[in-house]
Amino acid sequence: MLAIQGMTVQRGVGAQAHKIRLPTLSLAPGECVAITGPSGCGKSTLLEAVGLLLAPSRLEHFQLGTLQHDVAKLWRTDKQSELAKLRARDLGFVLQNGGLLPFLNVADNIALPRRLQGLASESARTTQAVERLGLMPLLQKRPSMLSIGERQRVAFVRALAHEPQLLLADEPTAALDPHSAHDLFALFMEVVEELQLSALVVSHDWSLVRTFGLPRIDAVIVKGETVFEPRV
Ligand SMILES: Nc1ncnc2c1ncn2[C@@H]1O[C@H](COP(=O)(O)OP(=O)(O)OP(=O)(O)O)[C@@H](O)[C@H]1O
Repeated sequence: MLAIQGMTVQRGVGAQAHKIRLPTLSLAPGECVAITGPSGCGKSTLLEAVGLLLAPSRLEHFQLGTLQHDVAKLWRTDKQSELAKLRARDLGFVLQNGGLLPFLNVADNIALPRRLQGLASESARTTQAVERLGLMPLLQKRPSMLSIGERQRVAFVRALAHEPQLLLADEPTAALDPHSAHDLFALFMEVVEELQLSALVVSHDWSLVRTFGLPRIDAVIVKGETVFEPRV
């Protein structure tokens, strides 16, 4: 589960500053919400802020899983190692560019989050996801040898490998053809449901958002600041 209240982050400084006020979020286990909105309005920034990659300028409440972390205090006191621990254990990222480590092959990229947690390299879930997404023939290849769409699929399996509390996905299907995009989204939703994770997905693909019936929060710019409004 994820609960956030009163969180603001800022991009840029001075006259260039752009304030992004995050929505009040309350995601139950197994719940996935789509973040939509025009380019440059702050959707990726929202994921970075929720993903503890960007210091908030304001934060009232942040809860991940059953524990309440005083994330505001961790940022205030610059406890980077504590923040890194939370990220590694509780969060799974599917970044726009894949974010795979170039010097590791696909199998080792997928195994990394589990190894960092002291878990076995593989799980039934990762093996099944690798098979479902047609990644078996790619396991020994380095990311530089993969297409962008293949990298996105690998990044998705890596993000779920350690079964985090929260999946954060930035345009996870952007580089995929419609059929592959549907398959990946379907698997995404299954994993969220089965493992009772929470998920935030930035997506421009309205037809997928509609097909899978995701609740939607839309980013809009009001008086130079980004705010988020729930849509039906
Ligand atoms: N590292 C950064 N430093 C300063 N400003 C940034 C940085 N990254 C993004 N921005 C600015 O913050 C604002 C929000 O960017 P962000 O990438 O979150 O938008 P987005 O809605 O995800 O866009 P897109 O749909 O095009 O990916 C933009 O004005 C952008 O120029």
